[in-house]
This record gives sequence, C-alpha cells and structure tokens, in this order.
Amino acid sequence: MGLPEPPALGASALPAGTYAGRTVFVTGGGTGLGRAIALEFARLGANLVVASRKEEHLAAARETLAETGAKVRTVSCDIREPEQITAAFDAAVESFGPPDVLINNAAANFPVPAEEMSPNAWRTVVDITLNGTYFCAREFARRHLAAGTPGSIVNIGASYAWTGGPGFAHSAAAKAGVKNMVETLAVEWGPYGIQVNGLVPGLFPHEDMTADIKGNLAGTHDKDPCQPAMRVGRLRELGWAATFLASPYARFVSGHTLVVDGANWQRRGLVNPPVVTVRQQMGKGPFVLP
Ligand SMILES: CCCCCCCCCCC/C=C/C(=O)SCCNC(=O)CCNC(=O)[C@H](O)C(C)(C)COP(=O)(O)OP(=O)(O)OC[C@H]1O[C@@H](n2cnc3c(N)ncnc32)[C@H](O)[C@@H]1OP(=O)(O)O
Ligand SMILES: NC(=O)C1=CN([C@@H]2O[C@H](COP(=O)(O)OP(=O)(O)OC[C@H]3O[C@@H](n4cnc5c(N)ncnc54)[C@H](OP(=O)(O)O)[C@@H]3O)[C@@H](O)[C@H]2O)C=CC1
Repeated sequence: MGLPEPPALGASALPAGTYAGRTVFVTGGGTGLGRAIALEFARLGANLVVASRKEEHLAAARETLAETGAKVRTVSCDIREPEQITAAFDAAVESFGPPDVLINNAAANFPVPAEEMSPNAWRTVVDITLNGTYFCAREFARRHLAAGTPGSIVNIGASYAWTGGPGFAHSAAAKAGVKNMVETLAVEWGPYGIQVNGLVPGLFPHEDMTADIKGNLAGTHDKDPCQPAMRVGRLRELGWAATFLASPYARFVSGHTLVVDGANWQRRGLVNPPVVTVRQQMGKGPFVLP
C-alpha cells in the first residue's frame, strides 16, 4: 500500500493569492524540481524570476509558467559568478521590484567513484552547489538589509548532507555545507527579518534529470518498492512544501531543514545487506592508476 497519493496538481493548502504582489526568484527554475516549485508559487499569484545558464531551460520556464497567467522574467545567469547574480537581481528589480523570496534550487551532480574524480570535477560541483547557493543568498540578503525589508530564503538540499553519499562525494559534501549554512544564516539574518530554511527532496524522478542520474535510476518506478512510502515523490509535493516554508504561515520557522522523502533516509534493515561498492554499482572494474 504505502503512503497515499497527494491531492491532484492544481490543489493548494494555502489560500488563493497568498503570493499576490510578491516576487519569487528561483535558480534553476526551468527544469525538474525548480520548475515545479516555481509553478506552485505562480499558482498562488507570485511574479516569477527564473535564473539559469541555458536559454532552452529559460524558455521551458516561460512556457510552463505562462499557463498560470503569472508574470515571468527569465535571466541568463551562472551562479558561480557573483557579478552575474548581481545583474540577475538587477533585472528582477527592473521587472518587479526586489524579490521577496529566494529559492536556491540550482545544483550540479553526477555519480563518480571518489577515487576517480578529477580536481576540476570536485571544484565544479562544490562551486555550483555550495558557493553558488551562498552567493545568491548573500546578494538577496544584502539588498534586504540595506532596504530594511523582510525576506525568505529556501535552500534546496539533499539527505546525504547527514548520511554521506557514496558515489556523490562532491555533492554530498556541498549539500552538507548548504544545510549548515541554513543554520548560520538564519541566526545572522533573523534580526533583520530574513528567514532561512532548507528543503530536502527525496527521490523525485523527472524528465529533465541528467542522463547519468537517469541511467542509475533505470530500475526505479512510480510505485518504488525500495522506499517505505512504496512510491516516489510527486513534484507538486515539493512545490507545496516550498510555498509553505516561504509563506506568512511559516514566519516563525527559520533555521530548519524540512525533509520531504517519505522517510526514505531513515530506512534501515534489521540486518545489513552485503556491501556493493560504488564501482560495482556503476558497473566499473577495479581502479587502476592512469
Ligand atoms: C551510483 C548509484 C546512483 C543512484 C542514483 C541516485 C540518484 C539520486 C540523486 C539525488 C540527489 C540529486 C542531487 C542533484 O543535485 S541533481 C542535479 C543534477 N543536475 C545537474 O547536475 C545539472 C547541471 N549539471 C551540469 O551542468 C554538468 O553536469 C556539470 C556539473 C558537469 C557542470 O557543467 P560544466 O560545463 O560547468 O562542467 P564541465 O562539463 O566542464 O565538467 C567539469 C569537470 O567535471 C567533470 N565531469 C563532468 N561530468 C562528469 C561525470 N559524469 N563523471 C566524472 N567527471 C565528470 C569534467 O570531466 C570536468 O573535469 P575535468 O576538467 O577534469 O575533465
Ligand atoms: N531530483 C531529485 O530526486 C533530487 C533533487 N535534489 C535537489 O533538487 C534540486 C533540483 O534538482 P533537479 O530538478 O532534479 O535537477 P535538474 O538537473 O533538473 O536542475 C538543476 C538546475 O540547476 C541549474 N543550474 C545548474 N548549474 C547552474 C549554474 N552554474 N548556474 C545557474 N543555474 C545552474 C540548471 O539550469 P541550467 O542548465 O540552465 O543552468 C537546472 O535548471 C537540486 O538542488 C538538487 O540537488 C535533491 C535530492 C533529490
């Protein structure tokens, strides 16, 4: 049986118009989970700013969000580059005024055994996932602190921030940093009216997943018997959690990271199954020095 299915797409726990007149800035909002999150804010009346590198992804955001009637601005931006982030926020202000909410969703990841990872591969994932998240939060907060206005930040994380992530050493370390940053920044910026929270998706397969990750998920299906929920996450479930965390109904929630994964990260057996190395899971032979 597993956990019941959620209400249908289009339903909402929050009152209609909760975000009317508000602007939400979503990094990586043209694909997968970022687009699903942006969609839920749009349904609740927000203006959306979507920032990422690729025009095809920005076009996808415009197309999806247009269906809701929301006003949308897309901006080309690599979050590794602080000056591009400043320019993206300037563009947001030009269209709608200062963003009220920042969804730090953009990230990078690919499975690779730690011993095979190049220094540049490590740096790239940490630079996008950890540094880029901080640079965006910094830009958002500086503007609010200078103006004396409140705001809300939601950083998208991953449960291997707590558990470690064999096969994803770079991303797991970066996400641990992201979770820790939530706790620090919530305290530093709370006195100025800025909430900072984390939101951790469990397994939410989607069409935009990179080939590497899709390939490794080939055996996973909708009613996933490997998870306590006996199913994977529905994209709207993450969108609903994000709209709640950033809403007026969650004003006293700050410094918290909410896990939306049907308890998958808590799963343990009475007896451990045999260890299968990351190399075996990825179909690789023994490591040899190049
Ligand atoms: C093993 C079991 C698997 C189970 C599956 C479970 C899956 C659950 C995952 C749940 C958590 C998910 C977290 C996520 O973050 S999902 C988000 C993923 N989305 C993306 O990553 C989108 C953005 N990604 C990218 O743009 C690119 O993939 C990249 C991160 C590589 C950045 O692109 P950029 O153009 O800046 O970088 P380069 O192509 O120049 O590459 C930089 C270095 O990285 C090396 N590299 C790239 N890909 C791989 C790879 N697949 N394996 C090893 N190394 C890789 C590349 O060679 C460069 O290094 P060098 O210069 O040294 O060659
Ligand atoms: N899907 C899942 O099951 C899980 C996802 N997560 C987290 O959820 C979030 C979304 O993941 P998901 O939707 O699956 O992944 P996607 O690969 O679909 O999305 C990643 C997004 O990040 C953007 N991005 C990547 N690098 C940069 C950059 N340097 N500058 C700006 N934007 C960038 C990409 O856009 P562009 O290429 O246009 O730059 C893309 O839209 C991530 O934080 C991920 O770690 C966590 C656990 C599980």
